[in-house]
Amino acid sequence: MLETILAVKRQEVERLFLPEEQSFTNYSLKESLKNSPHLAGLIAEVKKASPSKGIIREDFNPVRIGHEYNQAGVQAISVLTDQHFFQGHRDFLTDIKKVVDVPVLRKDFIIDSMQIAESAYIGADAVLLIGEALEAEKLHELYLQAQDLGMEALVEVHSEETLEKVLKEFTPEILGVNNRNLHTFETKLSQTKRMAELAPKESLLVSESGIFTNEDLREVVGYGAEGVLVGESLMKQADIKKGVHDLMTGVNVL
Ligand SMILES: O=C(O)c1ccccc1NCC(=O)[C@H](O)[C@H](O)COP(=O)(O)O
Repeated sequence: MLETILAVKRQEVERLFLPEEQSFTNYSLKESLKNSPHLAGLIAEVKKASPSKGIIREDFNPVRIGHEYNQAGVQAISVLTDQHFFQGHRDFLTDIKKVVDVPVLRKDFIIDSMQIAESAYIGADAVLLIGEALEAEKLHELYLQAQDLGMEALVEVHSEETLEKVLKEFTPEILGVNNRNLHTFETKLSQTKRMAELAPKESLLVSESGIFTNEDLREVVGYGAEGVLVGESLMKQADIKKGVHDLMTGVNVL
């Protein structure tokens, strides 16, 4: 699946144009996650659909969802901007950025420096760089470019092999473990445990995908995660604020 997504991205990059420049207030993803009042910092995702689940939320208003996440006290918001596979859009990110005061992560399949420049133009505070999608040298180059443009990067890996490849090149400030295998979609929280054992102590560890309950959250925190990235389970909630509260505290509110 990842190869199919990347093939479409290569075509999109050919047609990519930058939007008009606007100015935005920047927020640090790392600082926000570190300062969470909860067991872990929450990156809450705005995700309409996915290749593994199809449509996740029918009643999808990205700005309203972003605003509700912000009101619920999340530490950061991840916005899927890929149109073809996730029914996202780069305008969703810009529109959300204008109504929130937490860092906004651009969740997409970034393979080219033009997409990093685009991310800064649309108002991203941070970008996702996927270890399974990039050579280590290229990933590092895009990471440094993001920093030069005032953004941070969440460097995501799934396998030990990919983590080793990345660490030979550099140590990311924020390291994400995707519990989902992007080729098979198999999702196991224990992936965070395996990777945490190899992760450098200097990197802030974020566990991504397949986190549905407060029990799940406690499990990955037990493995060493300081942040969690959650999409589907929150997007399934009619009441976003209650969903965030239940996930983070394990206590139901009426
Ligand atoms: O979500 C997918 O099906 C997917 C398929 C192929 C590549 C990436 C995919 N997801 C991107 C993500 O990393 C997740 O949206 C994110 O970690 C949240 O996961 P979840 O909480 O399980 O929705």
